[in-house]
Amino acid sequence: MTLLDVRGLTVRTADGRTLVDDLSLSVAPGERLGVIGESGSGKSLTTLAVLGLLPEGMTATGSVELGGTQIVGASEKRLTGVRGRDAAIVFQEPLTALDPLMRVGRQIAGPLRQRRGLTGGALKRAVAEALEQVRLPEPGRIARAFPHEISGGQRQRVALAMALACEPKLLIADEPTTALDVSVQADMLALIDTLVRIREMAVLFVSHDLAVVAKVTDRALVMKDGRAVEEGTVDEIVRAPREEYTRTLVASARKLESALAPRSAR
Ligand SMILES: Nc1ncnc2c1ncn2[C@@H]1O[C@H](COP(=O)(O)OP(=O)(O)OP(=O)(O)O)[C@@H](O)[C@H]1O
Repeated sequence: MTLLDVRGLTVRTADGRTLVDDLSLSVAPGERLGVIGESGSGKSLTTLAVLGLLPEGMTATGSVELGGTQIVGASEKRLTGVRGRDAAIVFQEPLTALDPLMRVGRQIAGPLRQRRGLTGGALKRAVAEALEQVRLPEPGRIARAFPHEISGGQRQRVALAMALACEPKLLIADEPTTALDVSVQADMLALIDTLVRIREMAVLFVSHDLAVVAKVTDRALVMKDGRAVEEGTVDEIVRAPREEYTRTLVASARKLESALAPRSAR
């Protein structure tokens, strides 16, 4: 059975430009797929199309089946039922998901109340648990804070807690560590890795960085100019890239690794 089945997805702008072109991919329950490609290759639009969240004026054609629901052409009501339950997303910039004027605890309480029907003391406990789970210190203080009162790394953990609150079957992570300080990137990746493993969730992990994708997923799809150019295990892609473009990605990841190696050895 497939959890996410994308067939011939094409995303166009109102003036007819094709930004994602005939893309197909699938993710089985519990499976992890990485999507890599340079900036502008259509990775983010693909993830937005999966949740029916494309920007105003853009249209999707083809088929996106998520947990058995056809997303392309679905009503907003239908989409609300799917978002959070079947798939939830963590964006590159945590403030995208957070309301700057609402305390963190209330923001996490929202999906917990809606999806799991929790209220009162049970809701309060669930909020604290959600914050503890993403290893935030002093969950009580964080719950009372506004997003600007906590660090960027802590905000991304809060965004992750919100995405996980409804226990989705698929976690979509779109460059979740790119906006973070290098020092906290590895911790965030390890946290995602652990939490999805415990919950047996599937992951669609988007990054321009092959080295980052390799830390979280076993299989990857390479995108260029809105198209899938190659797909395989991360191992195959690194050892024997078939396409010239993939070779360039692998070479630049290697260059970065070797540039960093002497420093990490210090
Ligand atoms: N709202 C929009 N209106 C018009 N064009 C857009 C819009 N959003 C994205 N695009 C264009 O669509 C193409 C794909 O963008 P997308 O954000 O999916 O790329 P990406 O691979 O995720 O890149 P990045 O890593 O920089 O986010 C790019 O050429 C981008 O300029």
